[in-house]
Amino acid sequence: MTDTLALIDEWGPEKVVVVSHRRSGMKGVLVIDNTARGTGKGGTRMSPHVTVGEVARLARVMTWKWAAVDMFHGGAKAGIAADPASPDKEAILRAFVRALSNEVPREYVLGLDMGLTERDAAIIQDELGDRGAAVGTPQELGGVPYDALGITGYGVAEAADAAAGASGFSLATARVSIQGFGAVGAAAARRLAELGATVVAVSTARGALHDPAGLDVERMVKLRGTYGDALVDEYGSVPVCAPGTELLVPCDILVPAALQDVIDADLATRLRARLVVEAANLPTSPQAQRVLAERGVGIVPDFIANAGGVVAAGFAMEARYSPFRPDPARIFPLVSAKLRDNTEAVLATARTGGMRPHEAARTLAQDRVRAAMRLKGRVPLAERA
Ligand SMILES: NC(=O)c1ccc[n+]([C@@H]2O[C@H](COP(=O)([O-])OP(=O)(O)OC[C@H]3O[C@@H](n4cnc5c(N)ncnc54)[C@H](O)[C@@H]3O)[C@@H](O)[C@H]2O)c1
Repeated sequence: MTDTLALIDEWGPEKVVVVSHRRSGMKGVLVIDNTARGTGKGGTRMSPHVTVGEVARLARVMTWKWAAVDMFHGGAKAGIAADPASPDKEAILRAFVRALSNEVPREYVLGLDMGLTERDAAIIQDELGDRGAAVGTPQELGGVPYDALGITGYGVAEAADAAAGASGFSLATARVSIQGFGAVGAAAARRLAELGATVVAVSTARGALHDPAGLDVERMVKLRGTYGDALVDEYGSVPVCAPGTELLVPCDILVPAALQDVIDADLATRLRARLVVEAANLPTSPQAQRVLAERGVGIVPDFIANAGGVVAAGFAMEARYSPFRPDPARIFPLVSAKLRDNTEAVLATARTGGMRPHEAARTLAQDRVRAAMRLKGRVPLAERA
């Protein structure tokens, strides 16, 4: 059992609201972590196992994510302890947002996370009679379909290009290996190829493809549309290897875009890439990060490289009350500019401060949040001088 007061440290949470509704059986929690830089924003998850502690941890991650991409929202997250497959899902969701009508949308705006769909975002807007209550709505209601547009993967490629430049090589001569050819991996492959890179290996849960001369990205994207993960079996011109092979092929850039915890200290000693760009969340253990740093292998941390979705969410936040349909073409230049700037800033901070990039990213985010807290007088009087 989490003692909610024990969650509080120098950053937050500022507010924890636990709600329940006897008739629908709804139980849920909203955690607003830190709003020094803006309104609380972070997805809403529905899972039978949601806990206050888990939601608080995710809200904190959002505080750092917004600050790391230098966008003006605060960290927050909400969780509903229910089965998303329940026939009562709509009633539970409606009861949850009704119970939070004091906070939504002035202090928190709902968004999509595990267990919630675009249709649920539409129900949330309906329940509160406010278009501003949620982002992630279907396109018919003016929403922005991040995954279909491949925004996160596009951002990963932009971050990779910036990091390659900072490390003294160009994508035009770079060989790339990508673990995972899903929404993020496929979109990253496409943009990396567009920027001149040669994609030499990819994988799905079914297996890996490796061709030192380069794989045909457009063909793989088309096959993925028809066969999903079995695209590797259908590709044809090279044999299918065991999944995991892609992590060890000779390449310049490795993009883990599937799962967390795939690169441990042992694997880190054997990687043959000179740069790792983390598209998945937490793919590299802290010990592996240390080994990579010792070996001179660069790394772009997850919450810098995969922040394209966060930038798109920021765009969707701005579009909530507009009568005009959001133009997805406007998002890509924003993602490119933000991710390139942040990648360069983090790598420069790491270099000058003698830190690893993950430490540098956290330091940058914390400095930005601390500055906002000071300016707003949100620090103890003794620290104000
Ligand atoms: N979608 C987003 O906008 C977004 C944003 C930030 C972070 N992420 C993270 O990026 C990762 C990928 O997300 P996604 O939306 O592309 O998911 P997805 O489900 O669309 O694709 C996942 C891909 O990984 C492959 N895979 C699974 N296990 C594998 C294994 N053992 N070896 C090789 N490949 C394997 C799957 O076959 C699939 O191709 C996840 O960790 C996710 O949390 C996604």
